[in-house]
Amino acid sequence: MPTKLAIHGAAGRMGRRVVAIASQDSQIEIVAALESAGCRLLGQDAGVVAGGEKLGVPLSVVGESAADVVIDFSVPDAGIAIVDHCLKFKKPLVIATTGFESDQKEFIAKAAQQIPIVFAPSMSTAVNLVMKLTEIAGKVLKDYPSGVDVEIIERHHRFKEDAPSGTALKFGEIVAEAMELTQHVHGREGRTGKRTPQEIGYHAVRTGDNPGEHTIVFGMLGETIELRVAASNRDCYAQGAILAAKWLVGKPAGMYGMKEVLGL
Ligand SMILES: NC(=O)C1=CN([C@@H]2O[C@H](COP(=O)(O)OP(=O)(O)OC[C@H]3O[C@@H](n4cnc5c(N)ncnc54)[C@H](O)[C@@H]3O)[C@@H](O)[C@H]2O)C=CC1
Ligand SMILES: O=C(O)C1=N[C@H](C(=O)O)C[C@H](O)C1
Repeated sequence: MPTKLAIHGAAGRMGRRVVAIASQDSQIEIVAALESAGCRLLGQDAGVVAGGEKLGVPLSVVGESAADVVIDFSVPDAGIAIVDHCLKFKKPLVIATTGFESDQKEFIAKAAQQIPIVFAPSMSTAVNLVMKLTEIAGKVLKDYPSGVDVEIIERHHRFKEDAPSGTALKFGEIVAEAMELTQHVHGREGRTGKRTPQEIGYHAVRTGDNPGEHTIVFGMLGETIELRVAASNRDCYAQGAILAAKWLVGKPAGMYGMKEVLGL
């Protein structure tokens, strides 16, 4: 039996790619394509909106559905609303949306005591592998004699609404833990004084249609390491979210990441 999937934020840049890829997957049946009450495409066929064939699934607002699992690529407030919905109907949920406030993250963590949730700022296999490499690099370089300056540079399209990216923040968490660093510095301007060894620097570049690029710089005296991962389109995220959705069905309540989904 195919996994019955609902996609929340289905008319967005990511939602459309999830619809397009899931509709070609014999293990998936799209049963709901959910959008905001203000979406001007409500009622239109989700497959057609995604640039493909008619699926017989109209874009609709959230309501009861036959879904086995939900994928969310929307905005933080809508993400919280879909968590509420999944709690009510006991549905597994893949949260790919970024930019949540800390109280919203706490709410998601509490919800995961009742339903299974995959919550990850990047669904990409390549990005999650580079997270693993970053952890290794951080641990190896922690006590490097000349000191190591870590800076995280992310580049995204001009439409992105949160900065730094959820992925950059996750890279920062990994570095902070591996290297026991405590200061997070977002951009620099003016007479900032010398860089302190405790800093992790973040730089968010917004240009054109860039689907996402992250570079973790480990700068020593005499040599530099850069770990860079770049998407050429959004399909890596859509494919990862679909993989996570299939993996999540039947799992016990809990908070999972792509680390668990990918077995990293
Ligand atoms: N975890 C990952 O791998 C990735 C995460 N993202 C994140 O996913 C989110 C969406 O990204 P995009 O698709 O580029 O944005 P987008 O703006 O193109 O799409 C968001 C969609 O959510 C819809 N929406 C807004 N309010 C809603 C509501 N109340 N109910 C249902 N739908 C609602 C919008 O109408 C829109 O269609 C962002 O937070 C982004 O950072 C994006 C790419 C990869
Ligand atoms: O908004 C995007 O596009 C992306 N957002 C995610 C993030 O904030 O990390 C993931 C990816 O980089 C694309």
